[in-house]
Amino acid sequence: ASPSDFLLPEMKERNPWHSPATIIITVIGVIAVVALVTVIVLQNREIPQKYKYGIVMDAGSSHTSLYIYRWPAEKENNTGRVEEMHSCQVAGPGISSYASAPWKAGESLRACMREAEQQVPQRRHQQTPLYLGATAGMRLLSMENSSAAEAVLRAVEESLRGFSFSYQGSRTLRGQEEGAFGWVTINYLDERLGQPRPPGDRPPHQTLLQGLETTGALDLGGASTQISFVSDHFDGSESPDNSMVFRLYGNDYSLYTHSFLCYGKDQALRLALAHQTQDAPVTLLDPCFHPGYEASKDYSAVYDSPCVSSRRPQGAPLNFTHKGAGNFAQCQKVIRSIFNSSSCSHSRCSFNGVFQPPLQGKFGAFSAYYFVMDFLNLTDTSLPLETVKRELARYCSNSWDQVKQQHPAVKVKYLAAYCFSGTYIITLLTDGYNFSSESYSSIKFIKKIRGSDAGWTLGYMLNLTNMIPAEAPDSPPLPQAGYASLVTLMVLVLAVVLLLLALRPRWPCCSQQPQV
Ligand SMILES: O=P(O)(O)OP(=O)(O)OP(=O)(O)OC[C@H]1O[C@@H](n2cnc3c(O)ncnc32)[C@H](O)[C@@H]1O
Repeated sequence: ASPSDFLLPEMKERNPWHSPATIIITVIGVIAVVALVTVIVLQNREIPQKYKYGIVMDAGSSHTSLYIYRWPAEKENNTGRVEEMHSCQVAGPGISSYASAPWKAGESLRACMREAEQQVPQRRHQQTPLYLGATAGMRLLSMENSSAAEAVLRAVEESLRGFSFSYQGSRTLRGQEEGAFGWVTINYLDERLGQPRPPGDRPPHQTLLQGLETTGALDLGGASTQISFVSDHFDGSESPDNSMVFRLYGNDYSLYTHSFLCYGKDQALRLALAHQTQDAPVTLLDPCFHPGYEASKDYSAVYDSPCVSSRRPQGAPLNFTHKGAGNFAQCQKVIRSIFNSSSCSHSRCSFNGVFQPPLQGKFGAFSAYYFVMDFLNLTDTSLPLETVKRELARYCSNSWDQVKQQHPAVKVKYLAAYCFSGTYIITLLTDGYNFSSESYSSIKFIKKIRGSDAGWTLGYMLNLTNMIPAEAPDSPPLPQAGYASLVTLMVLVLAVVLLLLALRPRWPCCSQQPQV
């Protein structure tokens, strides 16, 4: 027999891969691999997201909209992004139009509320806050007839209480609030408030975005218009009424904001018509309307607003014929006359003696700014201001027949007024707010940001639900950290097991050298 015949059984017995220690280590290794794969699969599988919801109704002067917002249920504490999930346009006019039959205001909201009940999962209804905020239409009604305004809010309240959501109240926002919440909305959606980004959307090693320049907000409604921006030259002392101070995510903001009541585009049109009908004409040739446009207007309807009621001309006939002349330069002249730029008791003003610090940074212009400039194909602010004016002049000079023919699907009440509205926007921005040919390009006409409408409603809800904390959160969220630690631990265990297995043949007990 060869020496190897004697050695083989000995060698087999001493094979390190067959020893109990090796088997135990291998089993631990296999368990670690299985656990690691399970954790990764479980962590990354698509789990149905749980949401919380909030509803805000924007009761504007021209109409009411309902917005449903949602955010991941466990993350409202600073990291879950709130998004608009659904919106509903209430049929009919704004609630302030129901002054003579307030119950109809409540009634008008029901269809959208029923829609909201379908959209929000039923089990969440009772925890879903519902807010209604009214804006300039109700501000005007309060000035005109405060008891009628209260009756409308009561009727609206009664109607909203009848639904299963957690009703939190209906009130008329002050102009400054409307401006400031619009500013919060666009900067929140644009992630410019230094807020932590949701996990997965976060650049590596970054939890906070500090020191970003914020975007100013320009909101053009039907009855009022707001301008809000952060200026290094404004600490509130020169005009405290225009100051809003916030601390958001650990950053302090001193915001300049002003709301011009009566300078929304519908009321501004009344101001322009009032200016042109002071002599009580029977026929008005209006440069802000297309040539060939002709409509009969009641004096009482034009002057039926606190913005113009005191200026109704004595001895005016019942109505007048409103005819278009389609002349941009003349229209601008009329519009300039509704801004008082002659008196300013501050260091600097926008118009009507209102303080305004120097414009600073970029601006987002939304609501009617967007509707109008989008229709006119003029949302591109890299176009020189002169080109924009030339385009407007060309558009205004188009005949009314031609305009109607080119846009058969557009509501006539909007279509008739786009020449006025576009000219008003350009004049408000330049003559009113002092945007120059250069700073015009810092404006972006926007409708939505990341799928959510620009407007005051989201900022209002974030504020009332305390969803924007004053201080930044210190630590990243736990579940992600837990997941990362677990995976790291398992990888470490695996590495140790593999190392032990690799070194196994060198262990004294398992060495293949024949023992002496
Ligand atoms: O903030 P307040 O002043 O109360 O007004 P509102 O809330 O009713 O104002 P919106 O932002 O809803 O609308 C602004 C204006 O734009 C008008 N508008 C809405 N859709 C439009 C469109 O497609 N084209 C032109 N104008 C439009 C609307 O009638 C208003 O006069």
